[in-house]
Amino acid sequence: MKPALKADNICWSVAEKSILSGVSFSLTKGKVLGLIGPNGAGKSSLLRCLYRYIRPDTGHIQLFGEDINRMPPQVFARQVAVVLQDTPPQSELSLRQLVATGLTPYKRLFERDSAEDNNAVAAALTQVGLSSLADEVFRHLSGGEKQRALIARAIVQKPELLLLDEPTNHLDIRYQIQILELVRSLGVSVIASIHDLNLAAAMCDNLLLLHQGQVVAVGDAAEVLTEQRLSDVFGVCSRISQHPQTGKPLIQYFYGYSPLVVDKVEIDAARRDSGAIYVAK
Ligand SMILES: Nc1ncnc2c1ncn2[C@@H]1O[C@H](COP(=O)(O)OP(=O)(O)OP(=O)(O)O)[C@@H](O)[C@H]1O
Repeated sequence: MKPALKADNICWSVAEKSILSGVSFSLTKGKVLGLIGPNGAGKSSLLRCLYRYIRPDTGHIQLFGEDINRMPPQVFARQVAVVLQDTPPQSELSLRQLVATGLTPYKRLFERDSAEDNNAVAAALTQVGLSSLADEVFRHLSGGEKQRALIARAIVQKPELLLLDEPTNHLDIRYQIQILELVRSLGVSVIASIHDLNLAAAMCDNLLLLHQGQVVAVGDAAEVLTEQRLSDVFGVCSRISQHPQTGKPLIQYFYGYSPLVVDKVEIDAARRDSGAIYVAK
């Protein structure tokens, strides 16, 4: 079976500064891939390549075997939904109207929404827990409500591939979990950049770790998240155990020192005496 998405040797530079370099990976249909990495690693840039906002200097991206840059815009828009960190420009649209814009790729010019369309919008609003706010003006919603509204818009778009740039950014912990569970339950292929590594480990089938524009590791959470990598890439010292429910990696961070200047003996001592705070030498 062809992968849902295949990226091959993606490179992108700006003013001779390399932002993405030799990025290759593939996504199996129906799976959730978490994009992780420190600030500035290139996560948003990679997503922008995937939704055709930027065109890489080299490399190929295929959606179900088809080069995305050869796909007509409407075909691409039906297959790929995008939820970004920045909400759309301020508008006077109601929440219901904003969610209905997800149907645009299926509409002819000036075609009106059908009863079926209205039902799809209402169902999506229920799925994200916003039915009671359907007639509110979108720009009056809180950051978290806006984020959930944008996910509802993506749901009505019925995409094959859902791309999310920090979808949990504005959400409280309940909605972080709920929205990612919802995204998983849609059964579509998903790529989401996520900063919270424990959340990414718990909610994604696979993780892709980017650092300085390059893929450092890709695979399941246990393969990708090692104490050494978290030290090398994020510059933090941690202890990784198993989540009691999911069996996925569960990271505990140590505070107050840099792993670069603490020697091995002290890190081991920290492990024996968890909860103690160690200060950089
Ligand atoms: N259009 C651009 N022009 C110049 N530099 C850019 C451009 N887009 C991204 N960059 C640079 O590329 C690097 C990667 O940025 P990107 O936003 O992709 O990282 P990120 O991993 O999403 O970061 P964060 O976690 O902070 O959101 C950064 O150094 C950024 O300044």
